Amino acid sequence: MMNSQKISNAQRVHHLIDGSRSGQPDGDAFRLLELLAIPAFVLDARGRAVAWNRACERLTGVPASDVLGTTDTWRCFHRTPHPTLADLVVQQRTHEAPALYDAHAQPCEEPGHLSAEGWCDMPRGGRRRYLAVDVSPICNELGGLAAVVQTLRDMTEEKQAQIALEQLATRDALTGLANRRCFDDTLHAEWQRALRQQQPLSLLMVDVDNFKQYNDAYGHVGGDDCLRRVAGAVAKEMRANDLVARYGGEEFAVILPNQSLKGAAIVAERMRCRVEQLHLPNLGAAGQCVTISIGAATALPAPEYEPVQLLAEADAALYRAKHMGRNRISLPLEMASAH
Ligand SMILES: Nc1nc2c(ncn2[C@@H]2O[C@H](COP(=O)(O)OP(=O)(O)OP(=O)(O)O)[C@@H](O)[C@H]2O)c(=O)[nH]1
Repeated sequence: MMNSQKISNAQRVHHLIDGSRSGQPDGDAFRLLELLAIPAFVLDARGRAVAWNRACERLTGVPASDVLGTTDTWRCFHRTPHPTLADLVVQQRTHEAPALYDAHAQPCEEPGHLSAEGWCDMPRGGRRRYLAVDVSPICNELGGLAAVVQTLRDMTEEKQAQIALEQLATRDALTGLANRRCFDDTLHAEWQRALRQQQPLSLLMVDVDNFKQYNDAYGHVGGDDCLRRVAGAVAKEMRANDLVARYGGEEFAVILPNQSLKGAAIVAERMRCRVEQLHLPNLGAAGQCVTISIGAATALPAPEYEPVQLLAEADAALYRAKHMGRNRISLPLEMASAH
């Protein structure tokens, strides 16, 4: 949720304009805007840009002379049509803000005062920026809309830091895959979704074979490198909605939403082949190459069934794959074992 200020920058500019003149969207008041370090622009009641300060020129790379008098200020921020927050106020479409911006808030109870955040392409600025914007309407003596002030704050660095922190919280440092916490959260969320949509949910538990011997032969650093390479091979079989996570140690877990057991078995077999084809020698294990064993399970979630049961089934299948000689996939008992 975004930070909702008590008084937004746009309201401060609004008060500045109101205080210097009579609230009319023209005249000396707008010259004050030029002095502001905060990027700001003003649209009149017809959506035409009537002010565009220097800070806004610096932020967007667009000179005021290119914008003033036009009704498409959005072009300074986006490549494809996307109304500015000020446009939404002028066009009485503020209800569309939630769909158009990543975060939005009503900073005060006065109608038309809005804040929002989102990524902007900045076609002439050179690089994408994450902007926080505030709008504040200026009314004429009759209470009608005279103009809308929009101020902008470049929050790109803060946003990037936040994304990096989120990555740290959800990624496994060694392999770059999702970590256990992310796996647990995703399994829960996908389980609820599958329950609502009555779709199957499949799970693969993947374990590197004879990894203790690998570590013994190549040392822990060599073992880490091996884990990274296996993780990369496993992740290559991922589709957009799948999640591959490091479950712990030399074990990985794969969530396959809306995937039947047959489909899961195909994905598992492809993963097994990919790792085998890395041809990473495991001198510790009688000269064999590094391989993986995989246990698969699928559920059609029901209220009386828990995700932990799906995990237990996939785990039991993995145990059987190990027991049957490793480098193979195993399905729940009622299905035939593959490979
Ligand atoms: N290098 C490295 N080794 C790890 C890491 N996490 C766990 N291991 C090692 O993985 C090995 C797992 O050994 P076991 O559980 O006996 O399994 P295994 O030797 O692979 O035998 P099977 O699973 O039965 O094929 C242990 O030696 C752990 O020390 C890690 O992050 N890096």
